[in-house]
Amino acid sequence: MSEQLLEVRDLRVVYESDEETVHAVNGISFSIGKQETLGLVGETGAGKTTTALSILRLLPDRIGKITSGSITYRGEDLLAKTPAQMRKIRGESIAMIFQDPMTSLNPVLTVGDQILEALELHNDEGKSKEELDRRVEEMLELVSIPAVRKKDYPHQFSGGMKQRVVIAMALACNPGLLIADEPTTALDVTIQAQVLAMIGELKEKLETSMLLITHDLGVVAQTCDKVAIMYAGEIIEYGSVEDIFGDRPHHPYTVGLFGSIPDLTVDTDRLKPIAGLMPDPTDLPEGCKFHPRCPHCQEQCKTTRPPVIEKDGHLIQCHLFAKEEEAGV
Ligand SMILES: Nc1ncnc2c1ncn2[C@@H]1O[C@H](COP(=O)(O)OP(=O)(O)OP(=O)(O)O)[C@@H](O)[C@H]1O
Ligand code: NI
Repeated sequence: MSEQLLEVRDLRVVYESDEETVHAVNGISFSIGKQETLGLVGETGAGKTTTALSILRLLPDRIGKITSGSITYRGEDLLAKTPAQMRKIRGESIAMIFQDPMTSLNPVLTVGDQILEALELHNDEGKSKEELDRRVEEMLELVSIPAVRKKDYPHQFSGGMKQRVVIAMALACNPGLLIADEPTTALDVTIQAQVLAMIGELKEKLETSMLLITHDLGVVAQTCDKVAIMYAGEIIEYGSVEDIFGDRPHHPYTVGLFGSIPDLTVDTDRLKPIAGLMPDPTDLPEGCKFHPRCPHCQEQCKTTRPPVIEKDGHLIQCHLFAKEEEAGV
């Protein structure tokens, strides 16, 4: 078995208030290998961000709860860590880039001081101020920002440059895993490609693994090794980019998502809308959660959660495929 960096097993997460319980993540399992990029795709509300926040233990206090499952990073149980241990892990081992760069940037500090702060917080080797300063300049140059601009404030940068500063901050401590949640959605279309290309290059250079959350199938095809398709808090299909974009059979939801199955050589569109709505996460349907929208829905789909069927590492959670397997297709 290849060594996995991150392993998530049967994770379940709810948001609980006095009025209602939102079932945001409903038993998902996946792993990310060293230097691998996993794309997490799905419509709004599928539970992608909740998954990311669970790994970092950043779910909202009191409301967000992990109700079962396990998350291990380099073999260590993240759910057993104290808040102080988690802060260390977030600074040194697992970094996150959010959609809006201003979530991560402090408007009253120069960008140089912010990168320096990230470095100082985890300066276990006791590097000198000069060494840290050099590292700040190095990080800025790594994201193609001239080192002299370390004295500038976030508002003096364009959106794309701000996100590059955030990338520099996230990578400053050389994390093993980078979680990027829609890292380019807030940017101009022309800048999006540049920023993504930069993330891809840096991740190769620094040998970082990545969990990339996106709505954009074109981005997935270009950036990811593996893809997990999420629907109503479940991973309904998982495989290599070739599995997902190739002309193998797919989950009916994936088929809907792609409109028609595109191939890797053709420019892919953003997700196509599927008829019907995502189910209410406070009152999820029995059986397959996609059944109310599925063109192939049968009786058992309404009552029984489908098994996960695997073919050469390509996983599909659907009764259609279970039937095929029984019939020996
Ligand atoms: N703080 C919260 N309190 C209650 N419900 C929440 C909270 N945060 C998210 N949810 C709900 O949990 C479900 C999953 O949300 P999540 O943000 O994980 O989805 P997502 O796949 O990241 O969507 P998007 O593509 O819009 O970012 C949704 O139904 C959402 O409304
Ligand atoms: Ni999200």
